Amino acid sequence: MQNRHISVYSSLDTLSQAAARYVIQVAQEAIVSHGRFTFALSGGNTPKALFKLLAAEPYTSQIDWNLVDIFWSDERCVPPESEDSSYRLAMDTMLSKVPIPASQIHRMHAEEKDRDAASQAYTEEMRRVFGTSGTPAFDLILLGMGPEAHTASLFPHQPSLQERERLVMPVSVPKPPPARLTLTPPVLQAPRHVLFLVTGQDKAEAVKEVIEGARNPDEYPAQLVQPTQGDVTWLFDTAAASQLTHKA
Ligand SMILES: O=C(O)[C@H](O)[C@@H](O)[C@H](O)[C@H](O)COP(=O)(O)O
Repeated sequence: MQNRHISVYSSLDTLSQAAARYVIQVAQEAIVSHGRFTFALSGGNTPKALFKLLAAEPYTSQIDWNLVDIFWSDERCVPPESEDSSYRLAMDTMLSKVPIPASQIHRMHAEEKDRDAASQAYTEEMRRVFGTSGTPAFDLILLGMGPEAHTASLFPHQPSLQERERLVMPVSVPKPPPARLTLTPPVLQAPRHVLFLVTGQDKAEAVKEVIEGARNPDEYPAQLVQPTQGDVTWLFDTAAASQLTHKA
């Protein structure tokens, strides 16, 4: 795949610093090219270190936060103050510490009872900010991957993998907490850039299959993330990359 880049780091710290430099580069290019930076965040533990770096020098002042719009690639159906909330994680580690206007933080209201309505509301919020009636093309979508190759809240063999109409949908997944809202494949195939952060030995086999195995997104959902017009950058730690034959 021509538009795929892979780098391997010896620690979460060096990986996160490379990720911070990459986010800044994409943000600056987006702002020069069209005046805004639209950035969808992932949940999970791996991006915490990146978020902390982006909220501190020498990184934070390299982004014009007035021109940034933050979204999420998925969210757990819990209140925003819950320890399980991906919104809360990003707020605590990054967004509460940087000068971004509150109106540019677009969280998924996944705690609402009517999850179809919450999904539709998020679709409309994305379309409003992007000024489109179609599929928004994010400047950057940050993603993680699980040991069975799930990404966002798209899990193996689930109907969400086949979704082509909706942009956001409710799902029930095997990783707790089970109820989630997630962006769907059309949105994950539309961005300019995708950045995957993947660490840990438990993911090594999935990494090998997703990167070097035959195409089988029903088994390995992360393979669905192949933007038609964009590129995908994978940052691994040594353990996650340990089964790859070609490490770059
Ligand atoms: O659970 C979530 O909120 C994310 O949707 C999920 O896709 C996550 O990014 C991966 O499971 C990796 O998680 P870790 O970074 O914790 O390994």
